[in-house]
Amino acid sequence: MAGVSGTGDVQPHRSHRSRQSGPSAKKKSKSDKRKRDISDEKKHNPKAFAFSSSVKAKRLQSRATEKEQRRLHIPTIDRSTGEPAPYVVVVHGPPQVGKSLLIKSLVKHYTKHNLSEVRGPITIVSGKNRRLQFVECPNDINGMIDAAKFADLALLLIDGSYGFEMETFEFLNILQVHGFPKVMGVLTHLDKFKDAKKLKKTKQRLKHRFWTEIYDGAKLFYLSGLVHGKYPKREIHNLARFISVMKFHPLSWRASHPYILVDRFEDVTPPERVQLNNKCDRNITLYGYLRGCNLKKGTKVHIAGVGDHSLAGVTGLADPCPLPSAAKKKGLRDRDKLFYAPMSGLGDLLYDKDAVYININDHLVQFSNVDDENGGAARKGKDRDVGEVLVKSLQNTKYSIDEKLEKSFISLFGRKPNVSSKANNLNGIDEIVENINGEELGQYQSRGENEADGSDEGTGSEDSDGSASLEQDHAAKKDATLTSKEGLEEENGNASELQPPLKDNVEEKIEFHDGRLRRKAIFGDDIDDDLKDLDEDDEENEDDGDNLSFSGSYSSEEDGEDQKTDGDEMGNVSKWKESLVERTIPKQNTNLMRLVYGEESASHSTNSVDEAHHSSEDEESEDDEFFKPKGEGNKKLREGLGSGHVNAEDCSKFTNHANLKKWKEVEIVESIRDRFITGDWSKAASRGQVLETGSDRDDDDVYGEFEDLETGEQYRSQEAGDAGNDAIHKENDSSIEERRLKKLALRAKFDAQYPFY
Ligand SMILES: Nc1nc2c(ncn2[C@@H]2O[C@H](COP(=O)(O)OP(=O)(O)OP(=O)(O)O)[C@@H](O)[C@H]2O)c(=O)[nH]1
Repeated sequence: MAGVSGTGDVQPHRSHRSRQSGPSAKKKSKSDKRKRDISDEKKHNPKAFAFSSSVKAKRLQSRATEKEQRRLHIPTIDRSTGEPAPYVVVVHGPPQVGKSLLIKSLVKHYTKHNLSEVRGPITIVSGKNRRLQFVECPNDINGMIDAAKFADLALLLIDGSYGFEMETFEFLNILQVHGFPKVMGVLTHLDKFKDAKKLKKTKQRLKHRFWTEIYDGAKLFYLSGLVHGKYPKREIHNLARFISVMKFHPLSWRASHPYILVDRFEDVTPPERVQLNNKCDRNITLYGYLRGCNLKKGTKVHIAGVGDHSLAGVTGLADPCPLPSAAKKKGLRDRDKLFYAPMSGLGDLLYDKDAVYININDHLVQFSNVDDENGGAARKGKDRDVGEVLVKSLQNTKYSIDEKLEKSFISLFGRKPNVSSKANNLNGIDEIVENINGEELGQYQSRGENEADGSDEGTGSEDSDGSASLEQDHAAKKDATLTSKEGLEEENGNASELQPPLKDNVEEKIEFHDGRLRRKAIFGDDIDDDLKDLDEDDEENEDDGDNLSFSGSYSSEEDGEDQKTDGDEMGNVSKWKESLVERTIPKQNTNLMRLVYGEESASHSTNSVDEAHHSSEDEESEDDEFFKPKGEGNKKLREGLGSGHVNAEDCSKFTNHANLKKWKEVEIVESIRDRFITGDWSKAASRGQVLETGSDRDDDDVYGEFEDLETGEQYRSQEAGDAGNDAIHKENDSSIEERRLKKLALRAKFDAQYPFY
């Protein structure tokens, strides 16, 4: 039996440390010192500089390898001369995610200037030796493809409160095909989370997903919310610093091809030419920084969305936004120009499509709105000058005539409702519901009609009951949300057909959220489940009081799984493309011919199978008649320019593909074989005669009419034969004989010259 003693053990007190300094410190004698030296010598350990801890050793080893790798890394050749062109930062994200706001905040950070709107590329000086060009990526596939071509850095904005949307994955996929540039994620709308714990979890989940899609450790920034309608200064500062020090490696294809991101353009066609013919070919001057390598005069250039053109000339211009080191100040009043945004109205000059505007301070302008607010009250009651009234009315106009015209349209034929444009509209739900019910509505309907509930549809009567109010409206909208989803499927034929699951583990779900149609990316794989587990673990840990960092709880096993899923995703690129192509096709222009005459007739079909069929038919008919009416040729030309030649050198230029012979066909090859020195000349001659008459060999008996030069015999067609029998007999036999001998002599001469044939 073990007993437990009641008294505790008496612990010995630790002895005091002897003092090393001060008056009470023991003075070291010389002999002591000598003794210590000897003992040091004795202690000398040959392994003194070897590691004693495995962790330290590991760290040392990894550092050495890293250094070695850095040494081995081949330096990139920078062939650019002079100042490097600004790096292009493409800001991408689904609609309303905060792209413009981010650009505005970044511009404000770098230049201390407020940007009123984001239009076209915005160039800013971000450091002593660096300039950046911000571009907002358009919300359509074609725009994304263009943006992927010139982006040096892509900022992918993600609505944190909603999650990933398909736009992000589509853009990532497009980037992959264009030689992946640097990519950074930015989470916005995080202020919508009220629960801090939920916010933390969502951040983790999104970060994980982002890492899975790009690479482990890809940078993801969080913008926690809005302060005075802008992103917090601190966060923008961090993001800006990150961009400023980022290393950009030139992509090899881009480094060997010249390209320009146009930041402004001018139409320099002589006005009289435009007056004479409004649709004349225009001369355009494009301005932008040249990147890649040098551009030669006369080179063919491709303008995205326009086509291939030849360059009339290239001129070097003064840098509109020079680096601070390179800028030469002319006077004291000259300040550094830290930005250049000709299309956005930043700075003193604003360039439009066809005009240049000069910015004048408000106090210098007589009738500006600001002055009006101050002076308006003082001048109350007084009649205004006619000119002033005119100016005021112009100032009050919200939309220019161009904009009004752009928004209006004449509906000649039944049109498909444009879902995407309506989705941007808050009233979109109502409109879609009405379209589902098969009604054609005009564009300019009164809001009252839109607000009328289902029973009022068609009558156009206003909702007279004021108390029918919000609740009903809300209910109606809810219904609308449900029906609109079904309706969308109906409209698209079959939604699942049109939008196949892009990856095995990523699916697209269309839904209304925050008043607009969104394409949510849903992940079917177990990564999110892992994360859920992870979250749960995390929760437990938190409960235990352990504050494990995220990376700490991320095991290597999970790493492996992630990599596996990565691999799977890469293998599904073609599925991505299917969807992209489907969504790009509707962007093609409406075919007016089809609208007027209905479906295209079979003869004009662009279907490749049909095309093949028709081309074979054409060949047959070609045999029948040699000469074709002019229209026929055009028809062939149209076919020649069909979908089969999409990859031709230049789709925009006139190429008569129909006139090109199909040299691969055996018959055509055979027909010219005997015309060469190795062939049978006699055959060639006879065939040549046949070809000249434009008939086939089989038809010779019926229509053929030729003279065999070898034998001197003459063949005539039946009809011709009857008519000209006498003529043949009358022909001089001696002359025929003479010709034949001449020919034989020639042949003998040739044989003598080339005995080997
Ligand atoms: N609450 C909140 N609102 C935000 C945040 N970011 C942007 N917004 C708001 O979202 C709206 C859309 O912002 P924009 O910058 O115009 O978005 P966008 O992506 O440029 O929109 P489009 O150009 O139409 O695609 C603005 O009203 C912003 O104030 C955010 O983090 N939190």
